[in-house]
Amino acid sequence: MEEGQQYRRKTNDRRSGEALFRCAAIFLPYLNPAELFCVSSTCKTLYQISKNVTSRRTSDVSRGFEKLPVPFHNPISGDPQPYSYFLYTPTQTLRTPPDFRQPWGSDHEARSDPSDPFLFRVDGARGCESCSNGCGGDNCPCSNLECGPSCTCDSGCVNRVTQCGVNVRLKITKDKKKGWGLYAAEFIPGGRFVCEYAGEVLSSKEAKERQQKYDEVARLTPALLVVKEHLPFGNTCMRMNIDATRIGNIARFINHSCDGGNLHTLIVRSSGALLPRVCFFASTDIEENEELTFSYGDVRLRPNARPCFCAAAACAGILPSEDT
Ligand SMILES: C[S@@+](CC[C@H](N)C(=O)[O-])C[C@H]1O[C@@H](n2cnc3c(N)ncnc32)[C@H](O)[C@@H]1O
Repeated sequence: MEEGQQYRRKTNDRRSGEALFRCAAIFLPYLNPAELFCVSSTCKTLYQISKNVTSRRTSDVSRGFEKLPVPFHNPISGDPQPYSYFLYTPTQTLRTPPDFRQPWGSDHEARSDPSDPFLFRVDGARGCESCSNGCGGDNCPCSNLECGPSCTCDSGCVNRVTQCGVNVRLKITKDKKKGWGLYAAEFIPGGRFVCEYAGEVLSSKEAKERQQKYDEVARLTPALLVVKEHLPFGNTCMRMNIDATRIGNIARFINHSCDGGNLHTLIVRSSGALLPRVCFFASTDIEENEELTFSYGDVRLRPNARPCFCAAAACAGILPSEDT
């Protein structure tokens, strides 16, 4: 081969190599950890790009969906897992198709626009209009609710406490026995809104089927929450099934505590929104580095119950499981 041809071939090879690596930076963030590992073992450059993807994933579980980054921290020596993989939604979502993918770990992930927290609206509903003494007050039609999609006030309204995403510094830390957990990365005063429980909203039939599947696969860490509201005489009048196992937000990392923990759960309704949302508030002052926990419910004796390691004085020894 003459010298000129050789030179052209080398130049072409270099250009196609560069193009491949540019594409790799775009498609690697779509891969799950096992796929990323396979690709990274093929050559040094792909290894380097994968390493960058992993370090960006570790720096923010929320992928830029929340205003504040929520980093992973794994203090367990010898444990190679730097982060936990799932798809992120900051609010309630419908069932996602099994092949749905989302990029995580690219360098242009910052999202500034707050997500719309309302999945369905009530057609023709009327909320508040220009409340003279501010929204949420005695004369506001939303005094027992949060303002919502049928109100004229904007996202800065004081009566939309739970609709602007995570506003406190948090982190996800791994514990040898309980796995990943949500921790305060700053002092959180009692009463402060912490986060919504976001995930796929399911019918009770779907929730039951998924729970059965999760019970059968011991290595899974399911995050299916069932919240029921009761009438004064005991009957269930409302039930929300939210599954954050495959797609969810930071609340999917909140571990159980038999003493009720330091979070309380509130069902929040908004004017003009069809579905209520499940939200967590600090039930007491929470110190920096303290784990955030709540009670998953009443303990039922059942086969294959998972052990509880909450360390509360009144620990029942096994985790509650939802009787779906
Ligand atoms: C909603 S997830 C919480 C996050 C989970 N630790 C993880 O690593 O993804 C629920 C699962 O966490 C674990 N878990 C939660 N609270 C626990 C506790 N008090 N003791 C032991 N395991 C716990 C159980 O495996 C449970 O099925």
